[in-house]
Amino acid sequence: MQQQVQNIEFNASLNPLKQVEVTTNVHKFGGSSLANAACILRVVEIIKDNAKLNDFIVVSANGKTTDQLFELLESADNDQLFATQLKQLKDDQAALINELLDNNQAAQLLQQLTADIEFINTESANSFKQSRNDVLAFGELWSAKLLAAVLSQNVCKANAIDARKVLILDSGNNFQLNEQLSKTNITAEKLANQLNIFTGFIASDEQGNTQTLGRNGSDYSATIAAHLLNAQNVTLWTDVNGVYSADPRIVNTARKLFRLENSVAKELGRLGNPVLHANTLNPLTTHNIHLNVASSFAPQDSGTEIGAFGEIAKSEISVTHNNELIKIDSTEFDVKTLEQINTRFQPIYQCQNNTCIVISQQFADLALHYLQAQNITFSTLKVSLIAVVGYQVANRGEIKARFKRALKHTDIAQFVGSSNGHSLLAFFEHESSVELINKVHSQVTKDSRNIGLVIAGLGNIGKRFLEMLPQQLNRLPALENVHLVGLATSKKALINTDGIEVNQALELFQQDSLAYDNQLLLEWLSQHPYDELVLVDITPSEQFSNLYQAFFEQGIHVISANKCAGSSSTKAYNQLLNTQQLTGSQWLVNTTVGAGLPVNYAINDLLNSGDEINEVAGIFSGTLSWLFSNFDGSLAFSQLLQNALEQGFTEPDPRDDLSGLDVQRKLLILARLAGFELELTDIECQNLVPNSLIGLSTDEFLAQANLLDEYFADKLHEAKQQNGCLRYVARFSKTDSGYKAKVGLEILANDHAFANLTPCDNIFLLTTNWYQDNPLIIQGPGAGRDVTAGGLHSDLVNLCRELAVKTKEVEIKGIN
Ligand SMILES: NC(=O)C1=CN([C@@H]2O[C@H](COP(=O)(O)OP(=O)(O)OC[C@H]3O[C@@H](n4cnc5c(N)ncnc54)[C@H](O)[C@@H]3O)[C@@H](O)[C@H]2O)C=CC1
Ligand SMILES: N[C@@H](CC=O)C(=O)O
Repeated sequence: MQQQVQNIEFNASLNPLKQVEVTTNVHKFGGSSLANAACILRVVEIIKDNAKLNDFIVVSANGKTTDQLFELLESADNDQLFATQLKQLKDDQAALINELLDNNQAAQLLQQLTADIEFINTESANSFKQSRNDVLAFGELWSAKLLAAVLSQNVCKANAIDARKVLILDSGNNFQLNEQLSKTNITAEKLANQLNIFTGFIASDEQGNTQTLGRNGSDYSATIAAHLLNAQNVTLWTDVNGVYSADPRIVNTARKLFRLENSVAKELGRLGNPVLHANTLNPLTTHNIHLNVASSFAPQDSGTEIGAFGEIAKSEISVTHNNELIKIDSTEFDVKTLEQINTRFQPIYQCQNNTCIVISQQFADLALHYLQAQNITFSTLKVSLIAVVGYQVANRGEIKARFKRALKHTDIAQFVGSSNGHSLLAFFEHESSVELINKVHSQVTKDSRNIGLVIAGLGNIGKRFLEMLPQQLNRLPALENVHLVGLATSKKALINTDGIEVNQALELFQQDSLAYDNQLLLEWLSQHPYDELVLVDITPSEQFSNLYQAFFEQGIHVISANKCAGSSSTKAYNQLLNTQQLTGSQWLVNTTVGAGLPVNYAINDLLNSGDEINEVAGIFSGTLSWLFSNFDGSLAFSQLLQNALEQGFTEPDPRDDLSGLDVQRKLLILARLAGFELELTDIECQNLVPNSLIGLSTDEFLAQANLLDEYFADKLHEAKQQNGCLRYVARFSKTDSGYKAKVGLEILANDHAFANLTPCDNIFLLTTNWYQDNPLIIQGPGAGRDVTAGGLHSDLVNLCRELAVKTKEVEIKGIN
């Protein structure tokens, strides 16, 4: 039975909350993606996973077939060489067919192959005078027929289309596409309810002669097809997983550019970028078609998306180089000649006074021939180029200055801004060295990476964190590349890949947030377009903390105020640590204990210094500290509890404080940080919430909180009788057999170190090998909006500083 190609969109929209209805997508597979049987089967899987029946598949020739065909054209005069090469070509194609197709299907294709090879053989007698392009066309024709047959055999019906029946070039008008005719043809040739496999690279003129679209012309075929079909997405499946900020084979700190503005991508292509070719983007400018560059060797990786984006994507800078250029100088260029040069040879640069042009060496022969035919006197010089490319970069003074600084000790033949403003060009009369390209890349991009920030939880602490964010972003260089891209509460989320204006974040959230579920959030996070993504969890939710495993698996960094993951079961906690270490995700938890107090940092520092923690004790709850410091009998306990809630010290449900759970969690987090392995239940805990108040909702509990008053009045009386005071104390100590851990209410002498705290203060007493007789004490406010939100900001700055020095070497898969 035939399988159906699934109806899944690739990268349909980066904002999962605003799904776009997609009609037709075009997928183009390059030669390296179709190089052998294994590659072709991988392509079949990609099609199954990413395409729908209505989509259009464009193919290049398999592997190096086009090179083989070019070699045959060259060796027509050398019989022996020609015969060997032709045999090799036939054998290679036949091997692919036999490997991939069952006997019946294979027989048909082999028969056609034999006829085609015979045609090439016959034409060689005339040195291919009339049939050069017909011969070159076989690469794509064989490739399309083979893929269609493999798909028909394994997935669904597929139809190979010879693009020469579709794309008609106007020979009287510089071989421009006859759009109307081509549109009619594509509609006629495209079969419904099957996959259409279209040959790249080839077209024909109105007389039916085969024409080619130039080397790498298949990308161009794909975007022309997308234009004719009104498609919404074109994916160029190739051997690299995107466009990089420099050639990753030369600059190993090059970053993948997740999103590229159309005009910038076009400029990169114009300057000779190895992934984007000069003409590829031309057909896309009139329609709003998104172009994706993705790797068929790592289809799960997100590639580069090319389209219209906001300021963050527009600020991307890249460096491209080209050592294969030729400069042609002449004082005899006239308007007509320059016009011809522009349409035929895609000059990279033309002097303002029209006395020189720079073109790619691939056009040199043709161009020089043309100029000679026009009787123009000229001189030529080999030159190289390093270009800094970015949206209106020629008008960005600081980038220009950095570029010039990087070139300080180099002889520059010419330094100009391109006429469209999207590149700064430095030409040299020598090859650009690897060192120089690296230097320019590092100085111009500052090796900085974009960091996306998502905040989950917009309550008491989350709102304060958000309020402080604009000033922090303005003030701190470490946060220069941080962009707020997501906000979420338990019910709604606002995700904007182009960035959420921080000064209006809450208003925008109220206006534009939509209902979401965790699945949607994870899907978006799996394809976010940032170099690093930081999620700040300011929720109290255990369910949300269960997503950390997935976050870490995706390399996302987490800053937690939420204590649930840090105090989860040993198994779950260790699994998180393992995954986090494996993927390089960072997990910062400073505010989970003591709010902004640096207790976690202190324990880490002690351990790093070779110390050992023997005992941790103290008052770990701001709420309980405040309540028991203020509870002198003049106000009922329940009244004080209400006040603590209003001041933002308590947990969203104050029973988490009164039950001891919050302190128990904090003690567990510290003990684990100190290197001990224990479970929450290993910590003895005194619950101060009576049974009658346990099963109620938070509101019901608060309404009946006066039921607490008698118990606490009695406790206070008991303490006073002993000349002491009430304090809720956490104690952990190492013993010979392991450890002892408990949290509970104690009556302490009035002069005890834990008795004389400012209400709401926490105190942490760390007894260690180095701090034995005189324990290390950290004391100060341990709860509240400002200190907690401030502590989260401190974690964010520390994390960004760490990410700034993280060097991420590019992993190149399948590049040839
Ligand atoms: N109050 C304090 O001084 C300190 C609080 N914390 C921790 O900060 C966290 C937040 O506390 P508050 O702001 O007081 O809480 P809150 O109740 O005022 O706000 C919680 C926010 O989290 C959101 N939320 C809840 N479940 C969610 C889910 N599953 N997915 C996404 N969002 C969800 C809610 O919609 C709300 O916006 C808690 O984990 C608390 O333990 C940590 C240190 C100190
Ligand atoms: N409710 C907690 C808040 C900080 O973790 C406390 O009172 O300490």
